[in-house]
Amino acid sequence: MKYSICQMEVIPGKPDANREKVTEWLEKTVADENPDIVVLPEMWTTGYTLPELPQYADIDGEPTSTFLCNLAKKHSVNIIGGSFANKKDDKIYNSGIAIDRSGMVVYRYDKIHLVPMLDEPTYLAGGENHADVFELEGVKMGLIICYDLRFPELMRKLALDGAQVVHVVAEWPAARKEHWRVLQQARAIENQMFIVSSNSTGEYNGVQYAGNSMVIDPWGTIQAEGDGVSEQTIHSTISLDVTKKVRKEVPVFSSRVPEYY
Ligand SMILES: NC(=O)CCC(=O)C(=O)O
Repeated sequence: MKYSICQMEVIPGKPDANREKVTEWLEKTVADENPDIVVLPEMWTTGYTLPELPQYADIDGEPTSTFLCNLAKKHSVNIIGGSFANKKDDKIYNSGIAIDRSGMVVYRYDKIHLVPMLDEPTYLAGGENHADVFELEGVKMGLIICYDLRFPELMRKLALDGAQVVHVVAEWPAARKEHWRVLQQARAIENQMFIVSSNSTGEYNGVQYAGNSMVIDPWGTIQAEGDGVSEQTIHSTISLDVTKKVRKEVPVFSSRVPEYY
């Protein structure tokens, strides 16, 4: 499966301009690379313009969901649509979405863990949903959002449910870049799965974002990585045979003794 990751510099508080940017990016990426799956970062329609989100947020997933479905269908490409601010019943959620190449939504997820360091709990509501696996191209996958990465029990749940790839969509600050890199490698190694992440770059309100979007294999090897400063596209092809090989060599799942912990 061939991935193209959008390491995007989000234009703060300009959803239409960001959707236009994604339209142009996808057109070029599909023409140049013809990927099977593309990945967008967290909160890519607005950035972390939290106090202004009541003005900029989608309502019940629109218009961003339909926008992404149309793009997926037009280009026949699977889209891990990052996340966007989304108003539902007067609360605003940080909502992720995955869409298949026919333009059907296969997964929606509201970020469960809100990040205190960016003041998210003041402005957003935490998702009251279960993180589940979904399928694209016949492969079981997961999608988590940024701060969720710090909760290993969430990723383990997805692994136990059969996920072979987990996507991490993020606006992770450069101040904690080493946590971003090491935690992704740890999650890949302990769960023997691929991690594919899209992080934004650029700066807003005094926060610099880390970039360093990554593709990590189930052995923990970094297959591809963006730099820490520029908007760019990261391409990488993953082979799921690696998962079988790693799980045979180090049979973590059959060694678990969950009744003791
Ligand atoms: N957008 C986020 O969830 C950032 C998470 C973060 O800054 C951290 O975990 O550190």
